[in-house]
Amino acid sequence: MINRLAIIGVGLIGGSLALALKGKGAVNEVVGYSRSEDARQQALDLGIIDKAADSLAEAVSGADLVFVAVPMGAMNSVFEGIADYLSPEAIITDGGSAKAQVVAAAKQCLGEKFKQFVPGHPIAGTEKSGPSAAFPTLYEKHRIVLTPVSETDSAATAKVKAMWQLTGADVFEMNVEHHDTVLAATSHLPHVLAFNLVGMLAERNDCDEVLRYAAGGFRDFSRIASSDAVMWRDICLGNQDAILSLLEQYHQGIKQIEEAIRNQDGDYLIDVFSRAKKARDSRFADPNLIDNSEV
Ligand SMILES: NC(=O)c1ccc[n+]([C@@H]2O[C@H](COP(=O)([O-])OP(=O)(O)OC[C@H]3O[C@@H](n4cnc5c(N)ncnc54)[C@H](O)[C@@H]3O)[C@@H](O)[C@H]2O)c1
Ligand SMILES: O=C(O)C(=O)CC1(C(=O)O)C=CC(O)C=C1
Repeated sequence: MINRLAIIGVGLIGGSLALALKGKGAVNEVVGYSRSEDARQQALDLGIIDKAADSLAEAVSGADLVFVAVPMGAMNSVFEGIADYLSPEAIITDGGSAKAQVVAAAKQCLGEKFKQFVPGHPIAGTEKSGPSAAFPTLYEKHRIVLTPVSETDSAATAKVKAMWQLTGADVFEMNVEHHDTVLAATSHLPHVLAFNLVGMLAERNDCDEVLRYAAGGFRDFSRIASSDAVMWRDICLGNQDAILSLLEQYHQGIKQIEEAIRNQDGDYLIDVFSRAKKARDSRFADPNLIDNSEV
């Protein structure tokens, strides 16, 4: 049971956690803070938070659990702004999409309290953002990854794990580097590709004509290009090495496909496409598999 939950960044991720925990009766009071006054008011109006704080200090005062869900580039300033106002026993966790940069910021800013910081990442989301995008079932049957480091207090990790389990999520632990490598492949790279493709088409003079004939394939591939630009800028800059290494591999693969098309090398294309189909079909074949709802 959480007595006072502070949500810093009451958007899709922070708002959905608040709604899920409220729905389970797991929290007495939710206090929210977002930099934008509009977001704070919306979160209040939508019943996501019980109280809107006017400052980071006010938001975390007396909170036993603090969830930081701002774009990754804003994490450092949030940690700096809350460090001196946290209760001694407060547990701090976050929802940032890449972990090394967030852990470094928390270590630098939280001092003694760093041991009560449990880095986390809900592998769930949508292309929408802001308080109005939040919904209580977002985390149900989704994975949450916690990346505690050597300094992290195990009791704090257990409490954060229990909190996420209440939302209906499955909680996993992995190390920071592994998390950032894996998520670069399945989340960060696909977003970069989608932004690039849709951005490229948007530049064309005949963009309207081209998009008029877009159907399911384009809609599926391009949905994530509707995601928030600030959030994705911060993820790309914050997980630079893993994303650059994948982009290099991707360039090589595309060059080989380009060569095969130029040379009418159908065997090569069959080989690449059928290996990809097999990998995807087997990954998502089990109807009970977590995350299949999104396929
Ligand atoms: N959107 C997704 O699918 C998704 C999934 C998993 C994790 N995440 C991560 O969760 C975090 C939040 O993403 P979101 O989708 O909820 O974003 P969002 O835009 O919906 O919400 C972010 C909120 O943070 C506030 N904010 C921005 N800068 C701030 C600052 N300096 N101080 C205080 N508040 C500030 C904004 O006003 C907004 O209310 C990001 O770190 C993102 O990488 C997102
Ligand atoms: O479903 C989506 O729209 C998402 O982008 C969610 C998604 C992803 O799957 O890549 C995006 C960012 C995250 O940090 C976690 C999940």
